[in-house]
Amino acid sequence: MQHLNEVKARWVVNEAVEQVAYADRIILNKTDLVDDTELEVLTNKIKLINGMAQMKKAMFGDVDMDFVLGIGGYDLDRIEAAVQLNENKETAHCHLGHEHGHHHDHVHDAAVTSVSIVSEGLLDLDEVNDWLERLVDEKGEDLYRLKGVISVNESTGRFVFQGVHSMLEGCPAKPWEDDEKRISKLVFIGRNLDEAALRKAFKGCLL
Ligand SMILES: Nc1nc2c(ncn2[C@@H]2O[C@H](COP(=O)(O)OP(=O)(O)OP(=O)(O)O)[C@@H](O)[C@H]2O)c(=O)[nH]1
Repeated sequence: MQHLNEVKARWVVNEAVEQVAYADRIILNKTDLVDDTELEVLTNKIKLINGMAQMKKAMFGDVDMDFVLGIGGYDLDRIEAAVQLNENKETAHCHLGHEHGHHHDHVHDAAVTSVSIVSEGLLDLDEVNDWLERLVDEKGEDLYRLKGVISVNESTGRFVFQGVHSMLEGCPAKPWEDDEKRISKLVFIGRNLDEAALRKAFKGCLL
C-alpha cells in the first residue's frame, strides 16, 4: 500500500502502480502479516487500478504454478476467458474515477484506474474499430491495456479485442450459443481515463 500510494512527480512512474496495471495475475503474498481489514483495503485498491487481473492471496509464495505460467495474457484467442472470469468476480467497475477526488489532487492527476463497460445490445463493428483505433492513437501513451469481447453485427456475431498502448488487435471469436446472453464487455486500464467519454463513445457504437 505504501508503494502504491507513493506520490511521484508528474513525469516519474510509480513502478508499483505500473506493475499492477500491466499484470494478468497478481499474487498477494505474506498475507499472514496483515489483518483482514488491511488486506481488503489493499485488494480494493489493486482492483481499482486493475479490474481485469485475477488475484490470489498467498502465504510463503504457495501458489499453483498454473495460476502464473502459460496463461497467454496477450493471446487474442484467450481474451474471452480473461474478460469473462473477471466479470464473474464482479470487480470494481462502476464507482471508478471518484476515489481520489476528495484529497490528493496530485494523485488524481496521474491516477491509474480501470474502467469496465458491460452492456447488452448489438454494436456496429466498423464504429467500434474506428473508436478504438482513434483511442489508441490519441491516448496510447496513457492507455496501458484494453481487453474486450463484443457483440457485433457481422460474421460470428462475436469479436474480441486486446490492446497495449497504441498496439491494437481484434478478430472474430466463436459464435454465440443460442441460449447465451450476448453481452459485450470492455475493460480499459490507463492513466487519467475519462470514464464518461469512454461510456459515451461505447454508446455511440450501439446499433
Ligand atoms: N510471514 C511470512 N513471511 C514470508 C512469506 N513469504 C516470504 N516470507 C519471508 O520473507 C523473507 C523474504 O522473502 P521474500 O520476500 O519472498 O524474498 P524476496 O522476494 O527475494 O525478497 P525481496 O528481495 O525483498 O523481494 C524470507 O524470510 C521469507 O521467509 C509469507 O507469506 N509470510
